[in-house]
Amino acid sequence: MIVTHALTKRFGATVAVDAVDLHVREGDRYGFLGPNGSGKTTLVRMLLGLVYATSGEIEVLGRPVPKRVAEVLPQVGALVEGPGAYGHLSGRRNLALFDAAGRGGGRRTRARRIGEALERVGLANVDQRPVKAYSLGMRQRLGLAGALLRRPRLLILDEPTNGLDPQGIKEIRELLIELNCDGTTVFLSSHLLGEIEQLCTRVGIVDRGRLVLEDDLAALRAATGRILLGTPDPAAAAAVLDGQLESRDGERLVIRHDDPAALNARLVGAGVRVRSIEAERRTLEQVVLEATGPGSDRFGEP
Ligand SMILES: Nc1ncnc2c1ncn2[C@@H]1O[C@H](COP(=O)(O)OP(=O)(O)OP(=O)(O)O)[C@@H](O)[C@H]1O
Repeated sequence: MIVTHALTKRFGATVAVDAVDLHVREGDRYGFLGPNGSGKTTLVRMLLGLVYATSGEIEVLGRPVPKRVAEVLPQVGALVEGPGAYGHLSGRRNLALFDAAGRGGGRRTRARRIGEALERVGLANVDQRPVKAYSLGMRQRLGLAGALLRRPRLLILDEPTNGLDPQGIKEIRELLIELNCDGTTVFLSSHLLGEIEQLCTRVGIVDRGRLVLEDDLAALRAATGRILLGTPDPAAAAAVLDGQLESRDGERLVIRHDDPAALNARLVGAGVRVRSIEAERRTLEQVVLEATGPGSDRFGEP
């Protein structure tokens, strides 16, 4: 859906995007994760033909960008730099103006399309209110409604939850998952680890313009080969585990083992009460820290 090869953008001496090879597949919910200033917005703008690359190649929906961007854009919904809207007009009127700029049908078709988009983002009941009375979350959803008007195959969103409260973030997340389940590929940039971890199936980590890692989240979060055990009988458990115990903190034990079910059976068989047992997995934060090294504490700042 999106492929870039050695994509680079320089602003004078600043290398904003540095030889990035991106692979976004159909059906992905792809999180492009990096701290502020790491080049996310610049890359997103290049994907949409809004900024020209210094060097490298871009393909979106199988076509080269910017050369054939005019064929690509009708199939792409985009939200870049926050939603722009006229405050004195209603949400519906704003969408109508936005829709009028594109091709596609008579008055009735357009009205239906706008209605469906408002419905989809949960604004159908407030669509007559002027946008200046909208909360930031509602404005962001209106921006998304604009991106959805053409039933895009691909959504490209730059920091779509910027400035939203936890409820607003949750609503956007649920909406994006729903759209993805209906077949839309989602590519979004974010500097928030937690957001990517909860929403995405695939992640690209960018640091100072370079893509330092790209993989499926499930693969990155593979089991570590350790098991976390909670038990009210830690001493008895330690005796059974003989040599496999890695650490012990009160009633919580870390054990070198990769099969929680087998370990559970052994402990219970030996009369050890098991309160909780699970395979340990790396968090996305650990993955990021390993991939970026020192300086990556800039990740996850609000
Ligand atoms: N038009 C421009 N002219 C000069 N430098 C620019 C321009 N746009 C971006 N930059 C620089 O390129 C680098 C990457 O910026 P970019 O906005 O792409 O990062 P970002 O990851 O999107 O950050 P943020 O989340 O803060 O928007 C920064 O050092 C920025 O100062």
